[in-house]
Amino acid sequence: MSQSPILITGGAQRLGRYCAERLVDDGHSVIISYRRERDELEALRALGVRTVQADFSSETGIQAFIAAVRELTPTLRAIVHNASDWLPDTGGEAAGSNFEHLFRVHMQAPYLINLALRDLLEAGVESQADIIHMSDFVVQKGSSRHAAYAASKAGLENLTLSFAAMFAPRIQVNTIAPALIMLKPDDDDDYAERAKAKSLMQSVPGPGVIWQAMRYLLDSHYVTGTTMPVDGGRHLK
Ligand SMILES: NC(=O)C1=CN([C@@H]2O[C@H](COP(=O)(O)OP(=O)(O)OC[C@H]3O[C@@H](n4cnc5c(N)ncnc54)[C@H](OP(=O)(O)O)[C@@H]3O)[C@@H](O)[C@H]2O)C=CC1
Ligand SMILES: Nc1nc2c(c(=O)[nH]1)N=C([C@H](O)[C@@H](O)CO)CN2
Repeated sequence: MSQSPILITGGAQRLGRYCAERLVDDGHSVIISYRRERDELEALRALGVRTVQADFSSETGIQAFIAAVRELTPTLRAIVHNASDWLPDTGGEAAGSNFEHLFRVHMQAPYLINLALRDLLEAGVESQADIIHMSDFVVQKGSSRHAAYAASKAGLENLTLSFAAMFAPRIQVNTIAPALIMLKPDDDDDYAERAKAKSLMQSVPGPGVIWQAMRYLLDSHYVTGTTMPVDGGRHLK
């Protein structure tokens, strides 16, 4: 009996890619979404990962992605809403479009995809299905430079509560809320040191800690409607 695939949005790089590769290692069939075509995608395709181009910055793009997934598979084991734009606040005329963009990527896309693909999750060959929302520790404290980003992630965390109640017991719905997991290539040493100092553990752990949390949620059968912090004790600093 072949397994139902696991869908990770924004799986072409960094945390999403790392978890997609670990899922393949564990024998899962994996589908990822990507926004920009690039050479690195070929390595994932060589592993058997199916790739779907998607831009969630418009409802049209979200609906096109939903249609493409439905063309690809009749069932799903899980959906991981990982796609995200870490955009800082912008002033002036762009403030509104920036907010709308983040709302679409972090809230409207997960909302519409969950509603539209619920039947694929319920038709899965496994006894349980999962939805995982990738949020951010910053939901707990807000952000003076990423206020729109933080608010959109807060909305995503609230969707976890609603969908957990709507989709139980067939589908578990949970949030993983990371703090600094990976730096960006252009982050300098000074930024890295200041960022590390913000948590009790004072480290930049890398994507393995997110994979551990994801594996736990996929293997659990009695965890839903929760937010799992993976933040190095950032909330106590
Ligand atoms: N990295 C970290 O330290 C932290 C990460 N997180 C959260 O964890 C998750 C993974 O983080 P990370 O790996 O750094 O994420 P990235 O910043 O690497 O983004 C992941 C993917 O999202 C895709 N994406 C961005 N905008 C859109 C869009 N409009 N439509 C479709 N796809 C889009 C990008 O696709 P493409 O590259 O093809 O354009 C990208 O590959 C995110 O949800 C993030 O908010 C939270 C706290 C800390
Ligand atoms: N989509 C993304 N979201 C976030 C990223 C990222 O690279 N992509 N990075 C962070 C930072 O690591 C932040 O946690 C440092 O304090 C937050 N969100």
